[in-house]
Amino acid sequence: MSKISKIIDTAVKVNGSIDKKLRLDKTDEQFYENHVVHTDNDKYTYESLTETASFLRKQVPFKPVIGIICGSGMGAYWNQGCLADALDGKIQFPYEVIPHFPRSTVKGHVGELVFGYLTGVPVVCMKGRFHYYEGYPLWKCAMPVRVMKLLGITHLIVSNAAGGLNPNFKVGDIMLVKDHINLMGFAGNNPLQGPNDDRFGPRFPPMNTAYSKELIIEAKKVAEELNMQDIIHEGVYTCLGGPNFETVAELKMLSMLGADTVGMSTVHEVITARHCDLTVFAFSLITNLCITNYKTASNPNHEEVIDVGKMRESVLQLFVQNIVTVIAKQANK
Ligand SMILES: O=P(O)(O)O[C@H]1O[C@H](CO)[C@@H](O)[C@H]1O
Ligand code: HPA
Repeated sequence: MSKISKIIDTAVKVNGSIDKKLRLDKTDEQFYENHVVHTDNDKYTYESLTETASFLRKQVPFKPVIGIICGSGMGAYWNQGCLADALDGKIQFPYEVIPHFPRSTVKGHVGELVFGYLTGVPVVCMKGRFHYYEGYPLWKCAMPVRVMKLLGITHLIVSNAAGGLNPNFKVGDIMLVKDHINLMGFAGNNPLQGPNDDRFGPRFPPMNTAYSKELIIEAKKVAEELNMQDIIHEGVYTCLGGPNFETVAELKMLSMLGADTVGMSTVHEVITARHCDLTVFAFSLITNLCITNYKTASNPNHEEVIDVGKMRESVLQLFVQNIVTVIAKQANK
């Protein structure tokens, strides 16, 4: 007896005659289609993502070892100045030419997957990412992570722009992410929802070691070498669905929960990356301070997020280049 028939049998015992009719009328597949709640992510199968990876592999003569997600804080939204633009021997793929890839919808932003060398290390950069507020489900926002895994990366560097909740943070500071709060997950929304393919990872992956402690230590050393120690912090990131910025009451609540920065990305990418056993390093660029009192009349806005990203462009590029060098050295040990 197949698994599905067993489920039907159990359902019959619990629910009596209504499900009995199902058992008589439906094949396993029909039952699955009609009665198992799923999220459509079963259309992005291991096989279809392998197709995406082979399309890219055929056109790129080297294997990337590190994936880098460049968000709003890393120049994804302006043309030159993104870390991805600084790669040597660049090969660029606009998202719309890549089979099965989502399309970038953020205004003025051409999303691209860019392959190349950073300080001699082969990497692949996402210039721009997919957000839940663009209308994509979380598994779709995070699917490029699986494609990069299939291409051979072992490490993922994730950058984001975020609001600073921790009162010690200043605009332009950098927070190394040591943990996250998956708020959307609390509400039952998770990129790993739906059928699990063990070839990517286990059904129930742990998340208590999501962010590499070793790389955080190394990043602090890099920050000292670059004389950036005064702007570096360590803390907890949380992601909301967006696109609106938060209310005062929401921010007060997030602060009580232990969040140090707030954004609209990263968490689902990191969950997907850890599911397929990638080593993760992530950081937030503090682009604005969260407003946690009713007296402040100013409003957060995307323009200031972009401006602070531009202001920190060269520092962040240097920082990431050095982290890449450290990872490559560790890998060659
Ligand atoms: O997380 P990234 O993509 O860096 O960008 C952050 O900045 C945008 C809001 O200004 C949102 O997309 C938020 O998530
Ligand atoms: N809130 C949510 N997302 C953000 C913020 C913020 O204050 N700043 C940049 N991205």
